[in-house]
Amino acid sequence: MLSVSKLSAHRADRPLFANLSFTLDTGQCLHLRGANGAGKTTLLKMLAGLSSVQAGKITWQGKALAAWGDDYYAALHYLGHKDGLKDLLSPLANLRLATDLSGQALSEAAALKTLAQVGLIHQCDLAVRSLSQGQKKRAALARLLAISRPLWLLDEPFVGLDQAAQNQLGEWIAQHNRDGGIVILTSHQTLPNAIQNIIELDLKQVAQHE
Ligand SMILES: Nc1ncnc2c1ncn2[C@@H]1O[C@H](COP(=O)(O)OP(=O)(O)OP(=O)(O)O)[C@@H](O)[C@H]1O
Repeated sequence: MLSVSKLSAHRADRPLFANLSFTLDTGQCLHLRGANGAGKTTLLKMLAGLSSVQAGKITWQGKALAAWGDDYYAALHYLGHKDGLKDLLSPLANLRLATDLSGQALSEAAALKTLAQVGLIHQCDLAVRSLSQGQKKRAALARLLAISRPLWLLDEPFVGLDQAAQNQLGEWIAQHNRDGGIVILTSHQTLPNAIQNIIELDLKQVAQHE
């Protein structure tokens, strides 16, 4: 369970959101909405433990993030605007490196199977820098499938993906929810139909009401 209590954020002395509170249980998907600059990425980074909490509290499984320390990172996937891939390595090498570092090492055969799932079997040995934007996004998404972690924090995960890949990602998110995982994502678009149990949170409304 992820809980946010009275969370506030300012940037350059401008309030972004204030007194934000919500709790997410297993199997739920939170869709963060709001205009450009509303603070969606800021919030996602706080939830990922990548930005400090200015006011308020975030707890994971009943324990404050500060108390978790680095152990918290083993519970989550954070997919930000940068894809976190090494440009000179192939999707296959990137995936095997990520799985090795996570402690959930994959055989080459299993890694290739995952890359086939994300539609990159023919690009598995190319340097990431030579891939298209959508292919890079697919290479980054492969980590979600290969490394089992309960909390997915996804910043604009559908951007750059073609319609088929967006639908496929919707299925993966839905399956993750069915498996008891929690997903928090930002998106300016309507989410694929496959995703159930969606909670919408509009940061503009939070800012206006407080
Ligand atoms: N490191 C930073 N230093 C100063 N201001 C920042 C920093 N990062 C973000 N901001 C500001 O905080 C505000 C919120 O940014 P954020 O990226 O969280 O918005 P967002 O809701 O994700 O927007 P978008 O829909 O455009 O991705 C913006 O006005 C931005 O300029």
